[in-house]
Amino acid sequence: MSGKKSYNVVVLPGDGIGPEVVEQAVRVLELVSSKSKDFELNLKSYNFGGVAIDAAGKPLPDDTRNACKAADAILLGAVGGPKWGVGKVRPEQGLLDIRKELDLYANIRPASFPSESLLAYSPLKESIAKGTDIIVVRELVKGLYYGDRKEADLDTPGGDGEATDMMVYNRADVQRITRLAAYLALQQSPPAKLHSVDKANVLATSRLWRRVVTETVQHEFGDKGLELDHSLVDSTAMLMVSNPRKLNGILLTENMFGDILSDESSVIPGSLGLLPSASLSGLPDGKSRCNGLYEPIHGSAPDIAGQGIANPIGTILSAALLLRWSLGQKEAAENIESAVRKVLDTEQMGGLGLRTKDLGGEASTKEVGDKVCAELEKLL
Ligand SMILES: NC(=O)c1ccc[n+]([C@@H]2O[C@H](COP(=O)([O-])OP(=O)(O)OC[C@H]3O[C@@H](n4cnc5c(N)ncnc54)[C@H](O)[C@@H]3O)[C@@H](O)[C@H]2O)c1
Ligand SMILES: CC(C)[C@H](C(=O)O)[C@@H](O)C(=O)O
Ligand SMILES: [Mg+2]
Repeated sequence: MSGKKSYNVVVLPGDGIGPEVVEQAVRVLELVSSKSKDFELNLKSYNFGGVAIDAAGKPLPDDTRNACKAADAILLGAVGGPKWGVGKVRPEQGLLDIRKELDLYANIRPASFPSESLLAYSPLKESIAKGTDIIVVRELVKGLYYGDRKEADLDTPGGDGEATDMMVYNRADVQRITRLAAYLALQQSPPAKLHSVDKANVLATSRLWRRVVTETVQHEFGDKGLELDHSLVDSTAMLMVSNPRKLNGILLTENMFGDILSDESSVIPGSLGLLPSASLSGLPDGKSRCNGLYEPIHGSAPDIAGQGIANPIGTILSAALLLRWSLGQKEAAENIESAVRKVLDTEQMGGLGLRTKDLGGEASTKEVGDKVCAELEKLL
């Protein structure tokens, strides 16, 4: 017996650039595993998304589902693409199903600069982007994504062609995501500000959201010095790109608003390809088994798939979050983040300044993976 902890990590490369970026994150995880005295990772890939539709007729085949349920953590690339269109069997449905089945209610999407040297690549002026540090906490298993739905019948003559998507939230849904957001806010010193975002001037679900967030923070965290404010999603979207530092802290919101605002937040550090995410079923406090799914926030990027130019940093940073939050391996996570910073930093900052095309560079996906591994090796 080696005495090492052993973790099973399910890998779901998916479609488009998914396998390209996941390959680099897997190399990083394998390196960390081979060098660690404390733990080892057993990584195994499964079909998921469009490739699973092609192979098995459904986006979430049973063997994939079972492996995900038994895993210590899951690493995902991305699913979807024009090949599967918006037809009846869609790759994205597999993602919605696995989130629901594992009850991954908390989607955490940090939008900060992995390296200050990226400031020059932000489409925002440096004076506006500098110092942005927002963590989007998005409710992930309710809302419009999971309510009753009626597809429009546009082919029957005389029909009204009506479609419906129902948005449902209840008190418990809002309480648990608020607790997780508060937990993350309290991890920072001083505690991060909590910004709750809704559309309470129009939607009943948002009025419920606003009241339950307020009550949960007051009743359960009233003595912890947590600051909470509320804002409407439309003006928040404007603020995100005009004065994003005003949103520094934890941005707590429902499923659809969080999907949109997190993609918007990625323009601040400069590329959608940079941002990682974690989808968790409980607090990442080391006490509960945190069976999480980790993925970059971007999609399968059909426009650049197969060219070897996708930015793998969001997926590599997702692997770091996986180590930290699902496996409790903080040091390994920090080493990966340091290696990424070193690769992105410019020479003046003691780094390599290596970047893919989305960040104005010429490096390939594999070159970035090579350099992150080389820098990581020095730290292990
Ligand atoms: N979690 C997921 O699996 C996930 C997330 C979002 C979208 N999708 C799916 O992906 C497909 C394409 O969606 P889309 O085009 O709207 O969004 P997308 O995120 O795939 O791409 C948007 C733009 O960002 C660029 N981009 C994305 N990731 C990049 C990276 N790592 N490096 C460099 N550039 C990158 C793309 O080239 C594209 O120009 C759709 O089928 C969608 O449903 C899946
Ligand atoms: C592919 C899609 C279902 C997914 C979402 O909307 O949640 C994606 O956009 C994301 O952000 O992970
Ligand atoms: Mg999205």
